[in-house]
Amino acid sequence: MGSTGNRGRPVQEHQDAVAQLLAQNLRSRTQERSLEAAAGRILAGDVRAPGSLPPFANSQMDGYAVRSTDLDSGGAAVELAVAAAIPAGAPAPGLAPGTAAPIMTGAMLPEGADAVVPIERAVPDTFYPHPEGEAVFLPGSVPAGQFVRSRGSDIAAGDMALAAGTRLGAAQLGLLAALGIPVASVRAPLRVLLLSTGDEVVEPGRPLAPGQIHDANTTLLAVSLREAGAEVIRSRILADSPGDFLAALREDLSRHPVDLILTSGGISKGAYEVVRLALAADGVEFISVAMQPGGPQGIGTVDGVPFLAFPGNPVSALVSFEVFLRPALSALTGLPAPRRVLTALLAEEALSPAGKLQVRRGQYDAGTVALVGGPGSHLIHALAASNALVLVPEETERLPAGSEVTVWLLE
Ligand SMILES: Nc1nc2c(c(=O)[nH]1)N[C@H]1C(S)=C(S)[C@@H](COP(=O)(O)OP(=O)(O)OC[C@H]3O[C@@H](n4cnc5c(N)ncnc54)[C@H](O)[C@@H]3O)O[C@H]1N2
Ligand code: MOO
Repeated sequence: MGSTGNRGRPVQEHQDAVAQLLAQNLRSRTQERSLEAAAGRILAGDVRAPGSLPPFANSQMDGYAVRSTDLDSGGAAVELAVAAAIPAGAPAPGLAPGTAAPIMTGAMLPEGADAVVPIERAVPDTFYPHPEGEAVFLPGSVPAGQFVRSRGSDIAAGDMALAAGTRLGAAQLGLLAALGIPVASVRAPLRVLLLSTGDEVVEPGRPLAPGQIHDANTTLLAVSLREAGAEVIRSRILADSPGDFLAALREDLSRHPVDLILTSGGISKGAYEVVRLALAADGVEFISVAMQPGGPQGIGTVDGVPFLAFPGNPVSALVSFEVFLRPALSALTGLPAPRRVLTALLAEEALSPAGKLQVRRGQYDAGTVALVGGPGSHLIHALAASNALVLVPEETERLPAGSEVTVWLLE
């Protein structure tokens, strides 16, 4: 699966490999969702307008529906006879020449009328008391079409309302509602089996024995996945026994159809690397990527299901997600929106290992980024205090304060 030099597989190469793995193995599934339940999802197919919007010519103002030619006096106010009023929601009878029909905003324009005069410009300038048949004086010379919202002026029947791939926010879902469409066909979220590994890893809330730590990665990755529109179908912590790991993985796969298996931990050079020991002979490749943190990576398929292994250090897991999985999901499913990438001035010097993309954590504010914490991949407190990833390029070993750096905003 590509070249892996001394310093590891180039970051871009592994990004491509992850994107390709998902693209090749994911059958796109769709779901029907009610409009409100479809918020934030990606539209699966084109939607054409089943009818026009507005569906009929209607008034943009409370006022009088008129025939513009009746007001063609060249300037002086014109007297018209008041016709029956037209409320919104009722069919409008035709407008006889020489008459003006009180019309409310959104009410159907009567046949024959081609303009609306707002009530403020009429004499008298109120509707009540002002019975049908009385005279109303309206300004001479009103352009045809004034304050008329013509049929189909927003969208005509048959035109493209929303294209496949559109992210459905309030406005897009409001449009479907306006078109009378009660459900949306959306792309099904990616289903993920999420496994944290390690004898030392204990669920938060449980007491720790000596040498144990609480599981940060399940929460960190589950939330990242959910924010990216994926669905964590099952997550659990598995101990450092390759046999038990494989049995548990296969049991989960048989019970829960998933599109991706994601593990953290157990893939580097130690004596008990459970994920590597369980799967290295099984079509999964364990490699080193030229990145720090997040160097150790696993990629392949297990029983035909795409498989990715991230390193166990929490910052390594998060950076792996941001650099490899999140962009692949964006490209493939339309969710999430890519991170905002900015150039910022580095507030202090940064040292970086030769030949590796170093991903530091920082606080970005108004064009400057200050590093938060050191490069250590266990520093989850510093990660939590950061709002940006700071990219120190592979070829750079030292960036002086004031250098321009690329940052990815995490918010
Ligand atoms: N001799 C070498 N040792 C290590 C290398 C190396 O190249 N040669 N690489 C280091 C790097 S870089 C990383 S990153 C880690 C990756 O290790 P693993 O993916 O095998 O992960 P573990 O050893 O299981 O754990 C690493 C670290 O993270 C803690 N951890 C694990 N899971 C969780 C969790 N769910 N929540 C919180 N913390 C977790 C674990 O206790 C370890 O401290 O390997 C280096 N070693
Ligand atoms: O690749 Mo590791 O993530 O540096 O700690």
